[in-house]
This record gives sequence, structure tokens and C-alpha cells, in this order.
Amino acid sequence: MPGNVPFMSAAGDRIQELAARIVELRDAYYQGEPLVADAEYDAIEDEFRALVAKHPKLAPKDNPLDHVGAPSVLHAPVRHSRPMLSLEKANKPEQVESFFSRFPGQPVVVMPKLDGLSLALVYENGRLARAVTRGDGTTGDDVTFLTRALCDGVPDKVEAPGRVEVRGECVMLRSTFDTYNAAHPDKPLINPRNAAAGTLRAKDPKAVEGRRMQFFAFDLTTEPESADSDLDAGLRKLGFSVAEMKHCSTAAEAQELIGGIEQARNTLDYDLDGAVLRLANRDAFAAAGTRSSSPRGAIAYKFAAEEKTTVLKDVVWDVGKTGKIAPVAWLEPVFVGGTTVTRATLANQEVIRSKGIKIGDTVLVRRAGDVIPFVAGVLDESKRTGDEQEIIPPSDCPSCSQPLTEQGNSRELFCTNAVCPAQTVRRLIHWSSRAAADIDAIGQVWIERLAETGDLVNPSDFYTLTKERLLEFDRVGEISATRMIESIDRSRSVGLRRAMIGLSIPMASEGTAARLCRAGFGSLEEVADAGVEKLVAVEDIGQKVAESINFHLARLRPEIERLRERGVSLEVRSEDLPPVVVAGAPLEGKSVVITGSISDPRSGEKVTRPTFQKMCERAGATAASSVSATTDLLITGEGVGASKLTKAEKLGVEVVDQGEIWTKLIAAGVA
Ligand SMILES: NC(=O)c1ccc[n+]([C@@H]2O[C@H](COP(=O)([O-])OP(=O)(O)OC[C@H]3O[C@@H](n4cnc5c(N)ncnc54)[C@H](O)[C@@H]3O)[C@@H](O)[C@H]2O)c1
Ligand SMILES: [Zn+2]
Repeated sequence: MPGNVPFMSAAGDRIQELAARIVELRDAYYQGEPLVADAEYDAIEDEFRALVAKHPKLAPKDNPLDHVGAPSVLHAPVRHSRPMLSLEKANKPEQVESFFSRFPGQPVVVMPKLDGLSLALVYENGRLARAVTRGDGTTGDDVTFLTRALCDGVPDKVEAPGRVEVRGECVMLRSTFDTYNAAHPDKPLINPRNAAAGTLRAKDPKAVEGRRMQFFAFDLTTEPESADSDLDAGLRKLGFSVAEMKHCSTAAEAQELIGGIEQARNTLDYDLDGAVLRLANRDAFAAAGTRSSSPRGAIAYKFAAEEKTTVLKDVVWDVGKTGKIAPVAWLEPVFVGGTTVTRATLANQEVIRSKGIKIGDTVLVRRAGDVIPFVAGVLDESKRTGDEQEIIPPSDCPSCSQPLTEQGNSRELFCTNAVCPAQTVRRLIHWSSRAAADIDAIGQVWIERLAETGDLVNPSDFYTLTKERLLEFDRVGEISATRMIESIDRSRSVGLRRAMIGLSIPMASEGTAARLCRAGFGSLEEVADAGVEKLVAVEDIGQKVAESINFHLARLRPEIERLRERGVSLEVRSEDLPPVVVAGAPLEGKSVVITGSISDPRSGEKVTRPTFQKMCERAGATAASSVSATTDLLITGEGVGASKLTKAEKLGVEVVDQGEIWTKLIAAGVA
């Protein structure tokens, strides 16, 4: 049909254009310097795939999707013994079902899809001979030197004869990434994946010192064939860390495990972008064969993107409850991490400077779990038009116009005006928040109005409000006024810990407030009277925090008195007291760390970590948040972070399943 010709050629042009763009984006990405977020790249691939499917004749001779990765010339090229492939993607339950129906009766393992770069480790007669990147799938780069120097979890020797090839993912742990960036505020890494890719491809090893990485194995080939046909067992036997693999035999079970991984996503110390399903039996996996760029015996179930790019429209300097003035990014709305994000934090002026961010830039926004979305940086500076504007920090407070002061290395800005209106409102909102007095019937807008009229200045002013006064305001009826007053009334039982939180004392965290209660302080006045020396004696309270508490509670003395006069309880509450250890405490003297999700074996119901921790403490344990050399037990629940396990193994910490602990807790009568 002649009418089709222009249309066909338009499609053909678009296909060529997309193919070229895919090649360009991949090149940059596999160098560790992506130009767009993964979600945008995926959209381009999807469009290309759909067009080619519709017009198979227009498929480019050299279809980029028939290859994986990107070629590279940086390091010595090494040909892979068998191709290193990509994975077929899935994002619907039906696709999981059809995977299972292709392999009836075959056991499957489900594991996290780590977001790093893949490496092939070749062992010859028990010694590490080479570490090679995936490259274009056929030929990769020899990165043995840097892998040896920087990558944990790559043993120099394995106990196996002949040739052994272990493939896996090299990642930078989130904790390492954070520590590195804190230590290098001038040249921060943009995200853990790029950090890992960029590190192993570095030309100058000096430039990447201190960027430690971790290897997790997910594939094994042995010659001669070893007896262990189960992948997980085979890898562990050789001494590799393996991202947790869970066995299952039905699509429904797999779906549940996938859900578990997605839920645990933000409690883990590494980035992951999905779950991998793979035949558990190595022979079955090999027998399933491959397509042009992916094995048939595995699929990748992708999760929602945690990073997207969007336009930075403006930067607004926000006054916080302690007077800190922080830059907030106003963004073109973008769907990331499961919600639409329009605001993100930019931390402080030094971060803006080191990342070179300007208004009008296309920026990478990251939102993982409950973490406040933040601007990770600018991916592609070549997109600039010249109309971008510098972000200029204010010299005066945006609320009260008083001159600002700078503090610390990151030059954080502060308004020190004690009667700054914005700070006043923030402090009132904070006092009423759930973690503090929990005055849930009075929202932010009302607090602003009541602050504007002068009814509210300090937290103690909530307790002078009357129903009559509230009824004088527009749009306040009998019912809502009563609700507000009742809510305020309930908050009078706030107690020491939550009052401490509510008073917004700089440097004192929620944990600090809890520790003061456990250390035996009976009331807010006792804390105010203690003096720095006594405060420092409390576990985990350092000199600076102690000084801040001492200084600010002295300053707040009149406010504390007003709260008292107005019937607010500032005594320690029984639930905040140290736990009473039961007789015959089965965990006596044990230092424990709890990880994974915990549920009561009797009912199957989820139990929150603090609740479970309390039980352990009543059984004589002390709990810590991270594994260290002094930890006795690592108690594991569902969906445990591999990094915690690795660390525990390394430090020789005993790992026990929650079931064992539950038995003891139940027997001791604390659960
Ligand atoms: N931002 C960009 O410009 C850009 C460019 C190209 C590719 N990408 C991103 O790269 C990805 C696609 O590329 P791909 O071909 O590397 O595919 P992929 O990364 O999605 O899947 C294959 C890879 O998964 C990794 N993997 C992690 N855990 C694994 C496990 N347990 N078992 C097996 N493999 C595991 C391996 O490294 C393997 O090579 C997409 O996420 C895409 O968005 C982004
Ligand atoms: Zn101010």
C-alpha cells in the first residue's frame, strides 16, 4: 500500500533514532556515568521493542537488544567462556506463572536482584585467576587488580579442582556509600550502583581508594562437574556470600517471596531493583538454554523505580524548628519510589555546591522507602541551555529577616532569633506531632492560624486554649472545638520521653530521650538539673549532646514551669522505664541484634521490632542496632539482610533463627 510508505519510514526513522540512543545511553551507563535514570532508559527500550515487534522488517541489522551491556576498551579484554547475559524482565504475576508452567515440577530459587555490576571470577586449580566484567556479554574487561584490592567476598583461593567460574554482583553497600560521601563532601558519589561501576573501571587505582565493595555470588560453573547440583549450597560450600536464595515450587509461593523481598527492600544494606527467579538445579538451568540475550531458566521481576530524573524548578529556603535554614527543591512532579514527589531535600549549601546543581537542571531524584526524597545530583550537564540559574543561599532569615549565621563544615545556615515566627510555628507543630504530645485534632493549618493571632507561642500555650476561644474563629463549630480541646487534654500525660522530644532540643534525638528515661531520670526537671557531667555518663550520650541538652533545658526553664502549672505531666512513664528482667532470664548477659521481620510463631502475626526487643530485654538481653565484635547473637527474622549475615559471619557472631528465641521467651513467660 503506497499510503504506508511515509508511515513506515517514520517508524523506521524512529527505530534508528532509538537504537542509536540506546547504544549511547548504555555506553555511558556501563562506564558508571549514566545520562538518564534507569526508568527513562527502560521506557526508551520499551518503545524500541514495541516498534520493532510491530515492524519486524524495519529492525536494524545490528539490533542493540541482541547484545547486552556495552563494549569497552579501558582494560585488557577477556573473552568469556560462555556469554554473560541479561535477564528477561517481568512485572506482572502472570509472567511468573508462565515461567513456572514452562518448567513443571522444577524447584525455583527467588533472590534479590542486586543493583551493582556483574563480575565473573575465574578460579584455576583453586586460585583466583581473573575477575572480568560483563562488557558486551561476549568480551569483558579484566579488573582483577582492583577486584582484589577493593572487593570483599572474593576469596583468593577456593577448594575446588580444575576450572571454576563464579558469577555474581559487585555492589557498594549503602553504608559504605554513605560513609564515603560523608568523608568526601566535595566529590560525592551519585548512587551506589554508579559508584561500584565507576570504581572497578577506574584507570587510576589511587583515585578510588577507600571505595570498598562487596561481592554476592549467584551463578556457578565447575569443571569437572561437582556433586553439588543445588546452586545455593554449591556457592556457600566454596565460601561465597550469596544474597539470600529462597526455594519454592509454585508461582504463588514465588509471588509471596517476591513480595517479601520488595517489603524488606529498605531494610537492606544494598540497592536492589527487583527479584530474580531461577531454576534451583544447576543442570536444569543449563539444560533450559538461552535466547539471544538472556537465559531461559531465569527471569527478573522488576520493582518500582527509586530514582527518576525531573526538572528542578526552584529552591526555597525553609526555616526549621531549631532555626536551621535548609534548601528545599521544588520539582516538576515525578512518580518515584511509589509516590508523586514535588519536593525534595538538597541538604545544605555545600551539597549544592559540590554537586553543581542549578535551577532549571534535570536532576536525579532518589526516594527509597520512608526516606525523605533527595536530589542526588545532575546526570547529564550537556542538557543545559544556558538559562539555568545559580542557587544563591540567603543571607537573612526568610521569615524574620534577621541575619543568618553559618555553622560547621557544610556551612549550614541558622536563624538564631528566638522569636522568629517560622521557628515558632515549626516548634508548635513539632510539639503536637505523633512522636511528641500527639495533639492529633489540631492540624498544621490551625497551628499556623493560632500562632498568627498570638494564641500559641510556646507549647505550654496549647494548655490555655479554651473551647470558647476556639469558637470565636471562623469555621469552628461546637464539635470540632470540643475535639480539639479533648485532644489537648489527652496530651497532658505526655511524660518525660515525649516531652523531651517535643521540645526540639538541637542534637538530642528520639533515642537520646529514650536513653535518659532508661538511665533513671525521673522527670524533665531532673534532666535539666543534672549538669553536663551526669548526662555524659548516660550510655551513648556524648559531650556535645550533653552540652546542648544542658544549655537548652536551662533556657527552657520558664517553659517547663508553665507546662507544669498547666497540668502537663513531665514524669517518666512506666513504658519508658528499663525492662524488669524475669527470674531465670534465658538471654542473661547476651548482647543481641535483631534483623528481618519478626512474627509470633503461635499466631503468625507480625510483631514490631521494639516489642520483640522489649521481650528479649526482659529475658536479660541488651539490644544493639548493628552487629559488632561485642554482639553475642544475631537474631534473624524473615527477609534478612545478607550484609548483616556476612558481617556476623566475619565477626564470628552466632546467628540464631527467631524460632529458637521465641521458644525461650515463651518458656520464660515474657512473650
Ligand atoms: N540509565 C541508563 O542510561 C541505563 C542504560 C542501560 C541500562 N540501564 C539499566 O540496566 C538494566 C538493564 O540492563 P542489563 O542488561 O544489565 O539487565 P539487568 O541488569 O536488568 O539484568 C541482568 C543483570 O542482573 C544482575 N543481577 C543482579 N542480581 C542477580 C541475580 N541474583 N541473578 C542474576 N543476575 C543478577 C546481573 O548483573 C545481570 O547481569 C536496567 O535496569 C536498565 O534500566 C540503564
Ligand atoms: Zn528567622
